[in-house]
Formats: sequence, structure tokens, C-alpha cells
Amino acid sequence: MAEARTSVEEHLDRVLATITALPPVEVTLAEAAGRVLAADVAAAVAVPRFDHAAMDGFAVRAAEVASASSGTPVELPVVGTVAAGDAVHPLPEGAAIRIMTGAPVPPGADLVVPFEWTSGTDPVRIRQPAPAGRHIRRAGEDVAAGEVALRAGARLGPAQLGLLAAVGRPTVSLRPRPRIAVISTGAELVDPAKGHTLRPEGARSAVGAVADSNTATLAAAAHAAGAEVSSYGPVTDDAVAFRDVLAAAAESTDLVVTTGGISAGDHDVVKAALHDVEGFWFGPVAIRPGRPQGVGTVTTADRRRVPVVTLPGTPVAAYSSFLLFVLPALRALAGGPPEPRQRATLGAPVQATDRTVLLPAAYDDHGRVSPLPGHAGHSQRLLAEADALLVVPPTGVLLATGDVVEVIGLASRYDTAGC
Ligand SMILES: Nc1nc2c(c(=O)[nH]1)N[C@H]1C(S)=C(S)[C@@H](COP(=O)(O)OP(=O)(O)OC[C@H]3O[C@@H](n4cnc5c(N)ncnc54)[C@H](O)[C@@H]3O)O[C@H]1N2
Ligand code: MOO
Repeated sequence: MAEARTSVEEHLDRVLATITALPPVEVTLAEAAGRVLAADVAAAVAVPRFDHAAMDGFAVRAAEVASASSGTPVELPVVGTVAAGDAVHPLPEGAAIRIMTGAPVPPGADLVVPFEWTSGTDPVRIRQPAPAGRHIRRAGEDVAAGEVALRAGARLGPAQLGLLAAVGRPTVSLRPRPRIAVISTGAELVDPAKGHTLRPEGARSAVGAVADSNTATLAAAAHAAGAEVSSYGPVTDDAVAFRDVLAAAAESTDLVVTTGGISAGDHDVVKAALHDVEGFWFGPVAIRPGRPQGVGTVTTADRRRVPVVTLPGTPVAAYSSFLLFVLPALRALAGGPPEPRQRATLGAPVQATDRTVLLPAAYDDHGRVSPLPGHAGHSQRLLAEADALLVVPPTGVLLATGDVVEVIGLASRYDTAGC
């Protein structure tokens, strides 16, 4: 009998339905890098703030130099000098003022003639005319005072932070960094920092110990997404112990993610502890890897409802499910728009099935993406070698070389940590 399974999109909607964007806080620009604006920002001051010279040269009246040529230069006395930051004096008729790039344009002047077109002397001989306005940057020509400089939802990278500084906004309203708690579960798991030969605390046997790799992966992925991460694990297969850890984690976080213990086994602790919590959902999603999933909320002592996303324990499934379901939840907590979908051209044919399949894949020299050879379903090695996960849609058709498919980039997520 065919099993009822929800689609990836339905499960993502179910996860996002548990999320409320965090209330905004006011922070300085120094603290704002990489974060998401909670409200539109209007310019407190115009950019440029005043009409200023775009070249080093002479401020003049365009009409007075209109006849200038190299054969018959126009000669004007130089009545002053103005540099960036200087107070400005009006330009008398029939005269020029030496002016430096960035200096305010003297009232009366409407043209800056670059030094290269002049003798550079006093009196100055100007060899070339130009229309009024040339080499002058007008007040507000980039951003007018009061104009919206950045919209709510904008992510604050280097250029956006510079713009906020320029428009006179030393602080901005942002969503706080989301806090995420990562809880790995499984009696077989040992903290890799403690070595692999240890018998896991509470283990049924010393044989079969497995290093907890999900915590390392998910903590890094959440950190790269801008979240503040706390890790609580590995937790053994005891529902009471798990509930205690979950309750403690929920008190000081905005989102809990668990791994393991949600399929059909005798020791599936997460499911046992949460399946009768009101509103909690467990079930299969039509995706491979990552079929068993769950989501719901728990309530803290101060009546906050904290979303809990329960991911499968198998490491490849845990990471890919995190990218599909938890990253969008973190973005929604931070008030950001969904991450734009990435697409790529297939470098090899791929057979689609009746469910979404994620394949570790690599780009070739032409920028086309192909599944890595030797895919065995749950290879952490292949995942570590992959540039991207290829998202094969549940269409059942044969995708041809050259078809455009969705991908989830892997390497690029961590580029910025590389220096
Ligand atoms: N009878 C059924 N069995 C299974 C089903 C099912 O539907 N019916 N689903 C299979 C699928 S698909 C997956 S995926 C797994 C998911 O199971 P759980 O989420 O309950 O995960 P565990 O059983 O706890 O662990 C699975 C596997 O992964 C290893 N693991 C778990 N956590 C970690 C960790 N933090 N670091 C490294 N490795 C971890 C664990 O040792 C197991 O080998 O269930 C299938 N079974
Ligand atoms: O859904 Mo699972 O395919 O073994 O990850």
C-alpha cells in the first residue's frame, strides 16, 4: 500500500508556521554586519550632503569660459582656495577659485575645470570650456534627505553599512540574531572530543559507539547562517532525560533542532517524548535522504512557544534536512526574505523518481553540475566532497544533460570564513 507522505514544500510550510519573527532591537552599525533590517531606513541627511567638486581644479562660471580654446585661453584671477572640509565663500564675477575634490562648490560657480585643462597658475588660463554642472556632484543626487535608503528585509553587507553611515544613521533597527539549540540523541553516540573508544554514557553496550558528527555539522551550518548556537548532546535514549534537556534548551533559545530518534525503532526517544505534545507532527516526507521528519512547539516557563524541528539522525539526512527546513526557519526568525533558489545546468542525465532526491554533486569547468559517482545514499565522504546538492524533483522523468535544475550550494556558504 502506498504510504501517505507530505511533499518538501508542505513540510517547509509546516515548519515556517511555527515561526514568528523576533522583535526588533536597535543596534550600532558595528554590530549590524550581516544582519537583516527590521524597518525601512530614511536618509537623515542627503548624499552628497552639499554640491561638491568631483575633480581638483578651478571653480568658475561656465558662461565665462565658454569661448576658451587652447589657441585663445580665457584668463581669470584666482581669488581663493577651497579644500574638502573648508568653509565656502561666494565666487565673485570674472574670477576663479582653486578647488579640491570633495570641497563645497562656492555659490555662483557652476563648473569645475580640472587642472589638466588649465595653466594651473594665478591668473589661471583655461584652455577648454564645458557645460554648467560638469565635475560637480549635486547635493542629494545619490540619496535625497528623507528618501528611503534601504528597505526592511535588506541584509547588511559592506555596501549597505556604508550607505547607512553616509545617510546619517549610526544605529538601525534589526532582528536579533536567532538563537538555536542543537540536541543530538542516540545512546550509541560519543562526543568526538572525548575520543572514539569511550563507552557512551547510558549505552547498552561498549560495542558500536558512534562519534556524534551531527552536532559539529549543524552547529557550523547554523553559525554560518548568523545564528547563536548552543549544543546539548549527545543525549541518551531516555525520554525523561531528553525532556529535561529539551526544556532547559528551550528556556534560552528561539529554535531547537534535534537529530535522531524519530523513525520506527524501539529506542526512538525524540518521538517517544514528543508525539503526544499538542500540535506536534511526525511523519514521512517524500524526500531521500531525510524521510522521517517532525516539527512542533514546546512552551517555556514564561509561556514562550519555542519551535522544535526534529531531524533524522543519519548524518547526510540531518544536514540536508537542516538546509531545506531549518535554514529558512532561521531566516524567518531574523525577519529576512526566503533565500533565493539557486539553479544550475545538468552536466549528465539524471532519472527522477516519485520523491525529491538530493544528490551530492560537483560543478565541471563549464559550470554544469553532475552527481558525484559512487553515490551510496548516506555517504558523509561524498557530501564533504560535493560543491552542491542537486535537487531532483519528484516528477519521475529522465532529466537530460542541459536541463536546468535546482541546487543547494554547499561550499559557497562558508567562503566568507576563509580568511
Ligand atoms: N522501520 C523503519 N526504520 C527506519 C525508517 C523507517 O521509516 N522505518 N526510516 C529510516 C530512515 S529513512 C532514516 S533517515 C533513519 C532515521 O532514523 P532516526 O532519525 O530515528 O535516527 P537514529 O535511528 O537515531 O539514527 C540513524 C543512524 O544515524 C546515526 N546517527 C544518529 N545521530 C547521529 C549523530 N549525531 N552523529 C552521527 N551519527 C548519528 C545512528 O547511529 C544511526 O546509524 O531511520 C531509518 N530506519
Ligand atoms: O530519509 Mo533516510 O533516507 O535514510 O535519510
